[in-house]
Amino acid sequence: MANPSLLILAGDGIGPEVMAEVKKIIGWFGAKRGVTFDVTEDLVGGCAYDKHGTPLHDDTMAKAQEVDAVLLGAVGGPQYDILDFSVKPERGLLRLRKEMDLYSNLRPAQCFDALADFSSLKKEVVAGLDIVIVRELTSGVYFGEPRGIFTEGNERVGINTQRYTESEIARVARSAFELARRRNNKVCSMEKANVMESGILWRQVVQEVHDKEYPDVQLSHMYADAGAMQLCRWPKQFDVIVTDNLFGDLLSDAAAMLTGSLGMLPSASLGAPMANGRPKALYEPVHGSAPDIAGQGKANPIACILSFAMALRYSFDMGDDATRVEKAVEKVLADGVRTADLMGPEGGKPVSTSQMGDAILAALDASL
Ligand SMILES: NC(=O)C1=CN([C@@H]2O[C@H](COP(=O)(O)OP(=O)(O)OC[C@H]3O[C@@H](n4cnc5c(N)ncnc54)[C@H](O)[C@@H]3O)[C@@H](O)[C@H]2O)C=CC1
Ligand SMILES: CC(C)CC(=O)C(=O)O
Ligand SMILES: [Mg+2]
Repeated sequence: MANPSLLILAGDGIGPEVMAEVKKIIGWFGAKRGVTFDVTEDLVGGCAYDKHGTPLHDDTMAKAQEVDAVLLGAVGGPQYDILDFSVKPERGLLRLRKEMDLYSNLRPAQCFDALADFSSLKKEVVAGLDIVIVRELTSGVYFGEPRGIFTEGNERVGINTQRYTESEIARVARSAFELARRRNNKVCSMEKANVMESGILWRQVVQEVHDKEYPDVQLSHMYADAGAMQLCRWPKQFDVIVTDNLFGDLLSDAAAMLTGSLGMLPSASLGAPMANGRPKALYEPVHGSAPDIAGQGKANPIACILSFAMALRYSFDMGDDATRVEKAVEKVLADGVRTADLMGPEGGKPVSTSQMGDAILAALDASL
């Protein structure tokens, strides 16, 4: 059987720094577990623009469609602020999501015991937290037409359009219900049905899919602004949250702080099954390119490493090995190994990005 194939798009800023640690772990699986991945690397984002004048070359897009899974670091940076909107680094990532049709973005927020004291929320609020935000990723206001900056009379007007079809809502709702059935069987759907027609449709369709196909799953609805408040007040009331593209982007960054740092949150973006039965898939940390710390060896690689663990689970049916990686991260944190983003006001000596990766490798070795 052919080796599983991966396309690595490390991207910009801290993307290549955190991805270097994932590459070590991929190498570890070849050396110690006899699982060799066929890895191809390419450019996305600002670095692709620098080389090709576009944030995603057509050849790279074609490769992404062919491989079993894509691993992405991060894109963007202030040096690209002056570029025309159509070639900004972020457009490369959005094109990947859209053309691979990765409609279901799983963003787990799990608070490791060792970090329960570190969150900006009280320990009892976050200890043991384990929730997943399922964010719709290929539609909504990030893609709707019309869009643009136009002139009306003697002033400019910026327009984006929130647009959802019922089939787009139904398919992401199904993925949330399926996930809930494998967890604690609870879904909370978040929208703004009180002020947006797209929110009214969202609520109706989620309820219909539930009633027809998933009546066994406990479903609730919440306005997304109240949901943001409840995420901070008592996040453990949730199991799976399903929401649209924009609200999911905001709520997942907020959820990151329940876990201690944005550097901790992984994600899986999944689409329909391919001919080999694996879903179309891209795995990336929730964070961005962190220009404020890029190039300094300070970035926390855990979000990117946990994204690779999600690839093992969702693309390669290697759930035990995914758990092995997650346990290695847990062990390292329990041993007190911390990158700078995980240091409290009391200080201490943070480890570098590569030292964190090495500590996780050592924990993996110890797991054999
Ligand atoms: N998926 C992607 O590639 C994303 C790209 N971006 C892009 O990244 C650039 C910077 O955006 P920001 O709003 O600053 O968001 P960001 O997520 O890059 O950074 C926000 C804050 O979190 C910190 N941070 C993020 N990841 C970290 C890590 N692994 N370890 C330690 N600290 C970490 C940063 O230092 C910064 O203080 C922009 O160009 C933005 O468009 C933003 C979000 C997602
Ligand atoms: C295209 C990305 C920069 C948008 C974002 O913040 C995200 O998907 O988390
Ligand atoms: Mg975001």
